[in-house]
Amino acid sequence: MTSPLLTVDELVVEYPRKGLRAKPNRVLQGVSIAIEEGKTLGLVGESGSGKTTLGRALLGLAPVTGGTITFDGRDISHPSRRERRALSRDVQVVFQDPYSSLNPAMPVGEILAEPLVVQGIGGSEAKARIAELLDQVGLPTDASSRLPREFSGGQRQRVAIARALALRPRLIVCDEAVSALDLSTQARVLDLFLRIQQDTGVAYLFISHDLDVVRHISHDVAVLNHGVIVEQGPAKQVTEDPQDAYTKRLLLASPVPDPDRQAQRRAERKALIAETDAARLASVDAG
Ligand SMILES: Nc1ncnc2c1ncn2[C@@H]1O[C@H](COP(=O)(O)OP(=O)(O)OP(=O)(O)O)[C@@H](O)[C@H]1O
Repeated sequence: MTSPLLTVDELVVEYPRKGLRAKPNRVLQGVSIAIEEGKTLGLVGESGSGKTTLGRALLGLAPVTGGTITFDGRDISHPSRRERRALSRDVQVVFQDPYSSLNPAMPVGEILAEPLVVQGIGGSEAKARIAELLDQVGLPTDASSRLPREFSGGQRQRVAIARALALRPRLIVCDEAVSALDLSTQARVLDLFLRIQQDTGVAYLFISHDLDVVRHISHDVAVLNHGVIVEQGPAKQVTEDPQDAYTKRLLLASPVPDPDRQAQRRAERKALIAETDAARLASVDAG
């Protein structure tokens, strides 16, 4: 059996508190998860449970005080500057808010060129890669010369996804990546994430408070409560037959707790996607 792409073993993260004698704020307390190449682990939990902190730890951006993070056989728990640079190729992030995560003064082409330039890719190679990225996320080539504000929320999130894909990462941390979008846009962006995974074999840590969204996109689901994983397993099992009391509560608090209603909502999502695809094809035919 091959080892997972990412293994987090008994991870402890503590934020220091002000004052000499103050005990640090232990936000993750012995978290263990694994993500296989090309698979998605959904991470759910209430606000403040430590989801974003876990995502940041994978990027080398959280104060790790115990346990290990292994990526592709390398220990990245305490990355040096050089290791962090290498990591920034392999592990990328897409945030919730495409409005604030994209530089409003930069045309999309420059936003996409930035990670390429940092890794020494420029000129015609960068240009070709940018065109390929825009196509991959379903944006027109002329998007390059336009500013983020000229796009809708869903399109801006496509720009953020294209930027994350620029260096062909092997893992993307998606931190509430569809939460700011309305339901129909959410469905299309989720569909895009799934398609990209099929095409590129990228793995996702998909952080969301919405169990319905997580179930739709994840192979496995882990449930975080106050910095502790209380349950993890196949997405279907965790979301349909949870064993832990906290997961059961989360499911009840979820906006669509009823499995039949969830199936209906999934069907609604699918119909919306089909409708949009048909409309797109029709507009191409007409043009
Ligand atoms: N940079 C930081 N410095 C100090 N404490 C922090 C920092 N970032 C997060 N925390 C604390 O860590 C805890 C977990 O926060 P985190 O953002 O990881 O949770 P979350 O599950 O992602 O919540 P949300 O869904 O609201 O974003 C919170 O108590 C928060 O105050």
